[in-house]
Amino acid sequence: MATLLKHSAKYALSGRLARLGVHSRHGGLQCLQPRLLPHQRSASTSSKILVEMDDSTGIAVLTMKNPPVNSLSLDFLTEFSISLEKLELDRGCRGVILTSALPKIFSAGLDIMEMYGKSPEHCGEFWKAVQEMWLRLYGSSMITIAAINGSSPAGGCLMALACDYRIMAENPKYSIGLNETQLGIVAPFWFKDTLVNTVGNRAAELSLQLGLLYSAPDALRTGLVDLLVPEDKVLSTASQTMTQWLAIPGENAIGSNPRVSSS
Ligand SMILES: CCCCCCC/C=C/C(=O)SCCNC(=O)CCNC(=O)[C@H](O)C(C)(C)COP(=O)(O)OP(=O)(O)OC[C@H]1O[C@@H](n2cnc3c(N)ncnc32)[C@H](O)[C@@H]1OP(=O)(O)O
Repeated sequence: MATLLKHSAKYALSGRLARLGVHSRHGGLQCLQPRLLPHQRSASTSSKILVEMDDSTGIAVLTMKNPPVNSLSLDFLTEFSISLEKLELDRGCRGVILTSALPKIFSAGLDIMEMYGKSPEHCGEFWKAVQEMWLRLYGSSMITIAAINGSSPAGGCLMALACDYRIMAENPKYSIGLNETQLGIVAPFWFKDTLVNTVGNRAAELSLQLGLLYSAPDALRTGLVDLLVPEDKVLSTASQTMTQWLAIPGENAIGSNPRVSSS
């Protein structure tokens, strides 16, 4: 199922990219992004996302800045997917660190106001944008690391789960989890599958049925995150970890991932 999910994500994206007339880095095709000389840094910003690319390392930091809580509104999700697509098409970019500009919050998950009193058409568009975000992150051919510098319930947790590695601030006040059940919502199957792939069946059952939000130490114990570090070290540790992953020869860090590998 994990392999199927990842392949579905990649397939859906490759179809979309093909319609745009562009190709992925691994398809050996054209790069539409302007190339910077080595050691140059570039920054691009939309109103809700800041992307800082370091061409000397191939690492981009994608910072969410949608106050007050980085809720995933339609506008935010659209900007997010466009930013990630641009990085995906940039051959110089090999790794993306996802983090938040807001104190204490990584992301509050789906913007509740997008789901309340809206037309079926709007809800359809919104839901498509949620899926697109997940497809882009989970199906990315770059290494993705979530630098979780605050609380991350529900859809915020899904974003982190869609990354290859999760580093969280060790502040016990911060929580993370798929708590949809507590909100009277059933988490969609692909939320569930992404959690199962990370923490295993039994932990996922308990987590989803009870709608658990884990403190940072409990999230580490349960395997929801991979590493806890002091709050002021989250981003630097993510950069160091990314450098280690990118030092793995060829594309083996991606190729050896059971989410991708069919063997
Ligand atoms: C179309 C089909 C849909 C199926 C959906 C299935 C899956 C659903 C996934 C989801 O992600 S649903 C959303 C779940 N998220 C939450 O329930 C998070 C709720 N928020 C919190 O727990 C807390 O706000 C926080 C993130 C821990 C932050 O706490 P803090 O004390 O720092 O701030 P608050 O005072 O609570 O909030 C500030 C401000 O932000 C507004 N807000 C908070 N969360 C959301 C949100 N998810 N969407 C929109 N707005 C949000 C909150 O109302 C406050 O607004 P104001 O009162 O200041 O106007």
